[in-house]
Amino acid sequence: MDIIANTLSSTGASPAMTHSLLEIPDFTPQTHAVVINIGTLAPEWLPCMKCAAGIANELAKPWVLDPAAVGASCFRLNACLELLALRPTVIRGNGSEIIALNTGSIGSTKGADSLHESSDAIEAAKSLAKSSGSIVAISGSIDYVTDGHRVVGAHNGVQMMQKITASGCAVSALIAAFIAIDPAHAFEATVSAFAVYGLAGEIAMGLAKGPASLRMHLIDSLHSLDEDTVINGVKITSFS
Ligand SMILES: Nc1ncnc2c1ncn2[C@@H]1O[C@H](COP(=O)(O)OP(=O)(O)O)[C@@H](O)[C@H]1O
Ligand SMILES: Cc1ncsc1CCOP(=O)(O)O
Ligand SMILES: [Mg+2]
Repeated sequence: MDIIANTLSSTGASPAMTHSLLEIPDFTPQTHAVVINIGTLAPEWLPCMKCAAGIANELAKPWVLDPAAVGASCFRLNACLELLALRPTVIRGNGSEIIALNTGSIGSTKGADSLHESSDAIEAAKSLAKSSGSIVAISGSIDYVTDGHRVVGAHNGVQMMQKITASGCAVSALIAAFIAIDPAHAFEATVSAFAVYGLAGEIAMGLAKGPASLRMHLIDSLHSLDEDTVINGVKITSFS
């Protein structure tokens, strides 16, 4: 929650974290986008998540599903399948998470970390996008975004970002913030969020001594990015 909220604040968005069923009906209408992240899922949280997704859908607000560690337990997998039925705008996971969600089976993961390269999950992502109607975003050395037909890659980022716990969760939230700015172009916003986040990571890596200082400099560099740096620094290619 810390890195997610600070990633959003430093970029200019305004985060609000909540998981109480008592307040989700009040909170959700105030948002421009919702992120549902199962990172620390407990049984009593699932109805809250479904409530938030349902309200977001009723109000035509975009929402992003982060299926953190979905391949690690049946509980997580079944929860994600219920959330998938509510049709997230975007699903963002690492390679193993996207493969687990597409096959509907657990086991092929290293807990919250990926056993797969992002490229290993492209076909699974296309299939998941077609079956769910969601945009599917795979993080990794290259971040891929697909709607089941188009595949676009963002090449920014540094390997050490994997060593910051919840850096993936943070980019899921950044995707939601970018979509909030331009909901009619959710696909492009997703690619842009990946590229901008990776670019901030590259700049931060120039100042960092390891994962802890990378985390700090990543938040600082998100805050100080300007338009010229972004336009000159993002590396985006189309694969189809
Ligand atoms: N090998 C890599 N090279 C460059 N960037 C990476 C690499 N692996 C992950 N990243 C970046 O780290 C962030 C978190 O991705 P990832 O580690 O795949 O997520 P998760 O934490 O959900 O497993 C993303 O922005 C991604 O682009
Ligand atoms: C450590 C941990 N345990 C369950 S979820 C999680 C963090 C997942 O965050 P990310 O996938 O962004 O590293
Ligand atoms: Mg991680």
